Amino acid sequence: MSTGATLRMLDRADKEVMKLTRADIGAVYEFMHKFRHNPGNPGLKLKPLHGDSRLMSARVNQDYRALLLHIADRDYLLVAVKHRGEVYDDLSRYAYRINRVTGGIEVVDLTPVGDSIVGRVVPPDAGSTSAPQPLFAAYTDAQLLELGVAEPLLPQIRDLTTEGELLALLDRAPQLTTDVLFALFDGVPYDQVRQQVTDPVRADEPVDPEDFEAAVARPATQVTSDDEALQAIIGETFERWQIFLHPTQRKLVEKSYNGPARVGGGPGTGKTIVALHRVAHLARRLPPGTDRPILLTTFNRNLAADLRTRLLALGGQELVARVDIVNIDRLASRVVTEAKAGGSRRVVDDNRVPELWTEFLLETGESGWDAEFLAAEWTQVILGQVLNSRSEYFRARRPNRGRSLTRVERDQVWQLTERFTSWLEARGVWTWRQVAQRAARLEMDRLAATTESSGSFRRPRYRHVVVDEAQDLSAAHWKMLRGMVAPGRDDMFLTGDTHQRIYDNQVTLGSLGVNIRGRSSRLTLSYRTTRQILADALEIMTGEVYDDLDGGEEDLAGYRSLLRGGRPVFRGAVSWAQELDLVAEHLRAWGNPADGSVAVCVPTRELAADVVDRLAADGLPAVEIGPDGPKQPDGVHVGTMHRFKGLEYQRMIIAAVSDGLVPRQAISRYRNTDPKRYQRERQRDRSLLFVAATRPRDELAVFWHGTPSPFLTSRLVQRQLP
Ligand SMILES: Nc1ncnc2c1ncn2[C@@H]1O[C@H](COP(=O)(O)OP(=O)(O)OP(=O)(O)O)[C@@H](O)[C@H]1O
Repeated sequence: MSTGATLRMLDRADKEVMKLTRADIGAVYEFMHKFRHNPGNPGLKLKPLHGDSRLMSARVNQDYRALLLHIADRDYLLVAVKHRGEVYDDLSRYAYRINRVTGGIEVVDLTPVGDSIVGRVVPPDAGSTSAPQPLFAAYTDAQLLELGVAEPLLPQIRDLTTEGELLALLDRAPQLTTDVLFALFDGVPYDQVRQQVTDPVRADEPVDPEDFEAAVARPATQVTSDDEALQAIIGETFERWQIFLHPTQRKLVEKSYNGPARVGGGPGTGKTIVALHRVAHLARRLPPGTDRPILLTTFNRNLAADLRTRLLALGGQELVARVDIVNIDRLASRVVTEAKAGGSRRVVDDNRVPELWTEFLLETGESGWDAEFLAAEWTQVILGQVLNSRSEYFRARRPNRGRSLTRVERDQVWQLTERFTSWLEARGVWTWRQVAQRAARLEMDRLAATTESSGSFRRPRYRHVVVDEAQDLSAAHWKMLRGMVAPGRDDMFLTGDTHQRIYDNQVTLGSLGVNIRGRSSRLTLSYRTTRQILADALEIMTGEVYDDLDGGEEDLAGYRSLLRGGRPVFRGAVSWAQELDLVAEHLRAWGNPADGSVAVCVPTRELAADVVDRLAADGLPAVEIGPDGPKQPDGVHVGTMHRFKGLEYQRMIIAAVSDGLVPRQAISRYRNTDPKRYQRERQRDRSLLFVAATRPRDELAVFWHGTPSPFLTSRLVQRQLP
């Protein structure tokens, strides 16, 4: 008979372990190893804590004791590592329960030594005469419990009167209690808290409060069981996201979906983390092999490179070897090259399309049409909807195009675009959108061949497709992806946030064969930015309406953070030169850190070059952020707003947030000629600013010269220092 045991670690325990000295951390690892081998080893001194049969203590070393919860026969959960004195002092301080809402195990230390708020006398605020109001007096115990608050903490919650006390309590409260209390404290209405915070982590089945075996397996019990993860924790070679998912995240990762599923959510809520864990989850279910049945794709090259690095950190080479990680345009170009469908054409940037149309019209002497109009019609309608024939174009809807076209006009436009594409071909070039459209057609044909003739050697390319930054993919990209995986269970998993769409690709997924209806969820807790930064970033979005990738609307309701920091700084200058002084001054005040933790973001390349020059003049090493990310890890990173997608900094300055630059002056020409386009372009610029503002973790400064950008509300502008 085996003498071994299962020993998992509760997420809160690792935080305590990390506070120990290196030698003691090593002892914890040793202990876990020994315990798993044989919990009956007399040296471990495993014994029930007085008065409770499930809670047990065991000896880690001379000074420390492990607190364990006995789940079942040979199954244990490490819930804390404490100094030996603490463990036996007052046994009534430990409470454990299965949360009736989430079904997860919660262990609460009601009176941590040195950090106790129980019985602490809170001095009244100086000058205040009335007794402080309890923070949660408006809610009954039953209401709080219904939201999932940990029952043993209720008496302490009732005593809270200040934010400081709340923070001290939440530091060691279970995750859902923290999430709920913070949301209520922030003034989120009760019903919304239930919908946005509690419902996503509610157990799928009725909870048996005595069934600890079922409870330990639920996503709400944040544990790790695997040895490598433990070793990584002990060796400090890991980041928390690799091991402990938020219960909402874990639920989305592990769920089986009967078709394409989408996870949305504001910046920093862990969408990429969820996408990576989803890949690992799918890979674990694959039969062994050396092929790459999972595609992990995203919008651009540096994001794809980042996904590779993070997936490697998560699952090592073995996992990466089963996953094809590639950015979407490169994938399209691979498909086209493989089919030898591109010849030797060179790909040109889509930004150049209006200029190419102008040249084409000049060369061919066509004067009846405006180059700008044709460029937009070709890009947005013909390539945008992957229209392959004249008749398809005749039937196509042209939403957001401003002006309607007669049948005769459509015929003319179609003929012109055919001539234009031949003209491009003759010059040996085509655009990325054309490549995507060609790839989409090839893949759709391929899928049709797969399904029509059974026994055909053509199999779908992938078993699973996982897409990050889904908001930026075009219709052609989606059609290509749809063709790459057979429709069915867990076929496609998409993560993305339409508030962060920074390319002009608005789609309705349902019309492209990617049906996410009923399989769409949202993450709302930011792990990146402080509450202060998040509140100001949200203010930038005021008044704008965003889509949900499927024809409906989406908002950022419930988007929140548990991190705290200083309020962002807003300051104006009279000129760009003076604003550069402000930038230099601010960096100096931050101690001129040149370790890659600070970045300066501006709207244009010219302005970025000015910042680089200015920093160089001050002797600060400035590092430009190129298409593949920062060219070096250290220095002060400087780049345009587009470059900041997917990046993260400790502190950031966003400069030149001036009227005429944010949004770009160039779009004002559409205001009267094409109001819908104007609206779209303006929204895109607002999203760019939002993306930039949500990159820093701790501190944000926003500067402008002249008139501030209209996206900065008067409340933000008025916050500037005298
Ligand atoms: N469960 C977790 N535990 C610890 N850290 C986490 C967790 N989930 C996310 N994070 C951290 O939060 C930050 C943001 O995560 P991620 O990049 O996945 O967010 P995102 O929603 O994709 O953001 P964006 O939309 O801005 O690209 C990262 O630093 C990540 O490590």
